[in-house]
Order: sequence, then C-alpha cells, then structure tokens
Amino acid sequence: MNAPRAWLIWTIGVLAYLVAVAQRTSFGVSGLEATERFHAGAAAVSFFTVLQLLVYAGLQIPVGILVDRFGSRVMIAGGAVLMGLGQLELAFADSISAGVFGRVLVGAGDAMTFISVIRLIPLWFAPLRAPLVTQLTGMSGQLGQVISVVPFALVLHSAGWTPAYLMLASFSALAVVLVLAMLRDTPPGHPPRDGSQGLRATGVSLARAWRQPGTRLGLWSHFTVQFCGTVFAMSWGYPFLVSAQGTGPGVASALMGLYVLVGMVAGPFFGSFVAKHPMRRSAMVLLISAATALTWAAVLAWPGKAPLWLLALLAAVLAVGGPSSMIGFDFARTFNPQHRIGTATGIVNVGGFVAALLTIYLVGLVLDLLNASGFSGGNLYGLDPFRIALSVQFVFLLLGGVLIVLVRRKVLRQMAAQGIHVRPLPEVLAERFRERRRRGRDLDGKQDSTVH
Ligand SMILES: N[C@@H](Cc1c[nH]cn1)C(=O)NCC(=O)O
Repeated sequence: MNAPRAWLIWTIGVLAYLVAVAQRTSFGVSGLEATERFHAGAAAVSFFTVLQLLVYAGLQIPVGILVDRFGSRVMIAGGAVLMGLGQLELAFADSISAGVFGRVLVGAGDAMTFISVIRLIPLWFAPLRAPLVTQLTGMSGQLGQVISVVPFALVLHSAGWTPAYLMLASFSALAVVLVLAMLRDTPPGHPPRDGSQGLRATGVSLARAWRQPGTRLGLWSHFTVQFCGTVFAMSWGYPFLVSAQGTGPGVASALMGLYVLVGMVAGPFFGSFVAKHPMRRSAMVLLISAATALTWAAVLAWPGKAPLWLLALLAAVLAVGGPSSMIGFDFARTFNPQHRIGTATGIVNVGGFVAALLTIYLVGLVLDLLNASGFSGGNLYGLDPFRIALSVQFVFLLLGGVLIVLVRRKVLRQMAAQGIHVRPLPEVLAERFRERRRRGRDLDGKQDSTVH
C-alpha cells in the first residue's frame, strides 16, 4: 500500500468530516441569537437540534448502503453540498420553518460524511493500522467543534448571523472542491466496485449485516458508551452546570473545553488498545459504561451541589465515551466482508445517536412534568428536578449493558465454531496474578540464597 497517498486521501476525508462537525455544532453556539432571530422559545430552538439529529440517525442505514454501492467520494462531496445549501438557507432564513429546513439539510449532509470517511480506511490502510486510523478520524473530526466555538462565534458576535453562516457555507464549498479534486475511493489496481446491485440484493446485504452478531455488538456498544457525552455536549450539560450546579458560564465553558480535550487525548489510547487486545473490546466498552454510570450516580446523589473536581471528573469520563464508541465501528469492520462494511457501519452509528435523541427528549419531558406538578418550585432547571430527569440515562445504560452481554455470547459462540476460543477475562487476570506472585516468590528465594 502506498502510505503517503493513503494519508493524503485520509486527510481530505478528515477535513470534510471536520467541516461537517463544525456545521453540526454551529447551531448550539448560536442558540441565543436564534431565539431572537426566529422569535422562538427554548422548546422551538431545541426542536432544531432534535430534528437535525433525527435526520442524521434516520439516514445512517440508507447512507451505509449507498456508500457500499457508490463509494465514499461521491457521498462525501454530496454531503458537503447539502450542508453548504443548508447553511446558506439558514443564513437568510427569518422564519422557523425556513430555519428548520436549513437544519434538516445540514443533518442529511452530515449523515453522509462520517461513515463514508470510515469506509475509506479498510481500503487504504493495512488491517493492523485500521484501529488507530479509525480513532484518529473520530478524534481529528472533533476539532470541528473548535471552528464553531471560536471563529464562527467570533464572526457571529461581531458581524452577525448572515455573515457567520455564509462563512460556514463557504467551508463546505471548499470541502466539495477538495474531495472532488483529490479524494479517490480505492488504491490503483483495486478491483472495481459492483454498483449494479438491485433492490433485492441490497435488502439481502442489509439483512446479512444485521444478522451478523458482530454488527449488533458494535451497535449496542456505540449505543451504550456514546449517548451520555452527546447529551451533555449538545444539550443538557450546559444548563445542568450553570442552573442546577451554579458553576457560572465561565466554569461551564471550561468544563466543556475539558470535555473536548480529554476526548481528543483519549483517542490514540483506545486505538492502540484495540489493536493490541482485539478480544477485549467489549470488556472495555462495559468498563467505560460502568464508569459513566458510577460518575453520574455520584454527581446526582451528592448532597447539595457537587464539588468542582467531581464535575471535572464527570466531563472527563463522558468525554472518553466518544473515542470508546469508535470500538463499535471496529466490530463492524472486523466482522463483515469488505463490500458490506458501509452498511454495517451505518447500523452501528445509529446506536449512540438514537440513544442521545431519546434521552434529550425524555430529560426535557421529565423536567416539564416535574415543573407542571409543582415539584420544581417554579425553577424548571433546579438541582432536584435535574437529579430525577437525568436519571433517565441509567435506564439506557442498563439496557445497553444487558444487550452487549447477550449479543457478546452469540459472537463468542460464532467464534468458537470457527475454532477461535476466547478465555474469560477474570480467568486470564487471575492466572496472570498467580504467575506474578509465583515469579515474585522465586525471585525472593533467589535473593535469600544469595544473601546467606
Ligand atoms: N464516536 C463519535 C466520534 C468521536 C470520536 N471521538 C469523539 N467522538 C461518532 O460516532 N461519530 C459519528 C459522527 O458522525 O461524528
């Protein structure tokens, strides 16, 4: 494989993904301005984000199928065109319906980007490199949030709504040009893709990807570890910190910054862990899920407001959910044949976004119900109502954990039938511990005999 060419192709793909993340997160930064521009309340503004995520999640499987059929180049370029048009629409929109339409286009274009970039990896990189490159992709893309938080916010506050959104639309135009000019689906000499698949064959391919327990292990892994971080970063984190925990906007922004930073730093760790211990991927997912549940439990059960160190720990643990959810795509890649990886990746990527969507909606619903019942004492975003509302997350964490354990049994049975036997982790750890103690005793014995 031609390594410099592979890295060039990957860089173009990642740039397009980074621009997609900037488009995705830009509306969150302009929430206050959106309230004024569209004369809308909080519920209407949050509807923009929920709808955008709904479109994103709903398109994952169709996009996965299309990327297997038409390749990454056309899908990434098409996604950038849609996002550019969506932001152009938003730049001039002055009614809620026009604004919502813009966000729907952004959600659709965004949906076409990530899995198409991930689809390039097994085609351009050797299998041993793939876990690390997968992590680097997710990690680099998160820098897109920096674009929406820094230059976009700066232009928004200095020049106003229309120039800020026009700037973002121009980034997508640049992405289209770069992708069409430089990105190629496969290395030279790679057999051509079969783009002639009919509807029936597509259905068969989707059914096969779904029936593969490894794909479902990826889906439930992504579902369980990613959503708490998405809910925190895209929706309830900021009001919880500022209104319920009383941190003030400065500390809340710093905690959000810590969230982005830890997410980026943790990426390479998970990449090398997966490359070194491919048989321990689901154990790692379960460990991160348990750590998430424990940290949220500590914050929500803390008498009064939680100390800053605990909130920082929460931001850090939630941040780790992003890179660890990439393990889900690793399952999709390693358990499916090449021609079905896009479809399987699409299935996996639905998980975390559906869980996040349901949680964002249910937390809002519980907060509203508690307020209407008089429990919140007129403070919609008070600490006690948030304690109850955010506990919705435990239901999804538990559900995801149980589904991972169940589907993992199927994966292990399938591997055993192929002659691959994975020993239970506690058994391996106990054996290592005994071995270490035995070596320690041998060494002590040798030293004693040298001294006497
Ligand atoms: N897990 C995320 C990506 C990620 C990596 N590190 C932090 N977040 C994911 O599933 N991304 C899909 C997307 O479209 O961004």
